[in-house]
Amino acid sequence: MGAKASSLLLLLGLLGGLWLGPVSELAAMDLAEGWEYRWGDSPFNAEGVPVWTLDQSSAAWSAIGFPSNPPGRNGQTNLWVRTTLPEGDWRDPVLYLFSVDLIVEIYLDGRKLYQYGRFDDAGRGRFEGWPWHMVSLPQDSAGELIYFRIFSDYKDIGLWGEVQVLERIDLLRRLVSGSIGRLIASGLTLLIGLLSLLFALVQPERGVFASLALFALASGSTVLSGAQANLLLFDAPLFWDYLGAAGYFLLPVAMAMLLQQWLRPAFQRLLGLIWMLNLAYLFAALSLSWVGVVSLAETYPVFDLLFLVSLLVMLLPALRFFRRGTRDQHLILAAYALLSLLLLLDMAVAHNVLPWGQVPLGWGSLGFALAVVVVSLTHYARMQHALRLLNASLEQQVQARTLELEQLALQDSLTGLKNRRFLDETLPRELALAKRQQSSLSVLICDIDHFKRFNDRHGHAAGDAVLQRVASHLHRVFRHTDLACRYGGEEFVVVMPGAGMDDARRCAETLRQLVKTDQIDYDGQRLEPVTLSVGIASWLDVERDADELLQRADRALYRAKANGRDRVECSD
Ligand SMILES: Nc1nc2c(ncn2[C@@H]2O[C@H](COP(=O)(O)OP(=O)(O)OP(=O)(O)O)[C@@H](O)[C@H]2O)c(=O)[nH]1
Repeated sequence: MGAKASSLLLLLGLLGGLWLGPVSELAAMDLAEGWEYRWGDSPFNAEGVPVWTLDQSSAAWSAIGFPSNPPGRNGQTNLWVRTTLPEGDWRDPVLYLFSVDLIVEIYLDGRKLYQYGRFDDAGRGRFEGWPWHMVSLPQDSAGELIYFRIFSDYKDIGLWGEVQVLERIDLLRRLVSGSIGRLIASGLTLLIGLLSLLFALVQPERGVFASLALFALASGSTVLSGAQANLLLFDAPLFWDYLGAAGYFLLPVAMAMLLQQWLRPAFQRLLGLIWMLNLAYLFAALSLSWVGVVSLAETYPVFDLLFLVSLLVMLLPALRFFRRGTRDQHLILAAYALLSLLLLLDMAVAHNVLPWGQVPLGWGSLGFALAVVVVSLTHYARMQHALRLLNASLEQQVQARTLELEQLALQDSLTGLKNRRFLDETLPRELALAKRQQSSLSVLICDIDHFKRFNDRHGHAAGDAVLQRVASHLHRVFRHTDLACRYGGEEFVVVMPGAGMDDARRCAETLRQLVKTDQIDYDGQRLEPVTLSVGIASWLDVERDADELLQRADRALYRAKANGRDRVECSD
């Protein structure tokens, strides 16, 4: 089985044991007191044993409570510290360190027990990350002096946090249970990050979701890199440290971008400046530390200063905006303020302004990410709803407009009668109906006589008035079920479904009389009366199609014209 698989199994087993099994009394001995320190590095004898570990006397050593940053450093990078291992009834004792700055060798009884990082011949070394350490102790080591050879070119040197002796299984349980919160918080935050990334790719509010994805992935990585159990999953401290640094340095970038999206259009330039500055710092810090110009540890204090300033600068406009914002923006800003507070507390702990303790940063980040998710999703849902409504009303408008256009396309604009296109579509249908029902159908073509002359005398506009007048007579004489159309120019066609030749002739005569006797005034003067010639054809069940029927009516009209106009002629 591979190392990764076995450590995963171990983690799962521990998780199971943690949830299912009874939690034992954790008998841990704190080594928080009674240390000695000595600046510089020990010479080594011919066997490679550090000489300082062979001399038990305290002559060259100074007493100190706990060896974090012992006094009198004067720029030195090498430090030795030692203490006596406590008495106890151990089965499988380990020494737990969290944490040491920055590389260390541990000696017991003149023998090297543990090494983290690599010392060169000059006693110096390269940054290797700052993980927790689990050092196996021999069972009979109680009461012996244990020595720590430490190198650090960071501003802090010595041991930090906790140094304890305890049973291995208790330590593993504690590491896992201590990480559960962070593992869950970071898992959820990373999940939010991935989902946001997906949303950023597929839906329109790209900016909000992309910056939320950045924030959630950054804070999720930071929190995960701080979960002590991560080394059980993947034993690569430097990887976790760089991931943690990248995530941490990205936080102000993502926060400024998110606020930029949410406070739009206010404070855009200021927030843009903040994220660009922080992003530039991230690239500079990580690449310089990667090539070894500075240590990763050294990049933190400068960043913390930048972060502090960024947080305060971002907090001020955010608070000023609070009064004017919407409910959604209030929620985001409240979550943002809470997260900022936690970040400030965390910074204060890291810089010894506050006593050592775990700040629930993970939950703060998760809360912030959740607030943004909730607001973004409700915003998205509201937008979708509004879009659906808009869509529906647009569809309605388009339908109504289409109908209008269709009607317009079938209508003559001057007279309001149906046009020739309408007749072309309708007449064949009416004919088919008449055929099926064996009913009559007549077609009339009415043409105004000498209309050219009329136009020439009275003008085109007066001609239009006459056309409109004839149209109104058509309305009056024929039924609603008859189809009166302007066929073109001064020609009208009426289709009379159910009407035989006699009916049609009677209507045509009525119309002819009406038009002839009509008195039309136009532009303050009485116009000369116009007359109509009408040709009629009735369906005889011998025509092949509508055209043939129309042609017969047209021939009848021609006869009416030829016979002196102002008359009705019927087809044979
Ligand atoms: N004012 C007006 N005149 C139109 C319109 N459409 C066609 N006309 C005119 O109608 C006249 C039709 O002339 P012709 O086809 O020679 O027929 P006509 O003068 O009526 O002679 P007959 O039909 O033989 O009695 C033309 O002068 C067209 O310009 C219109 O919309 N308004």
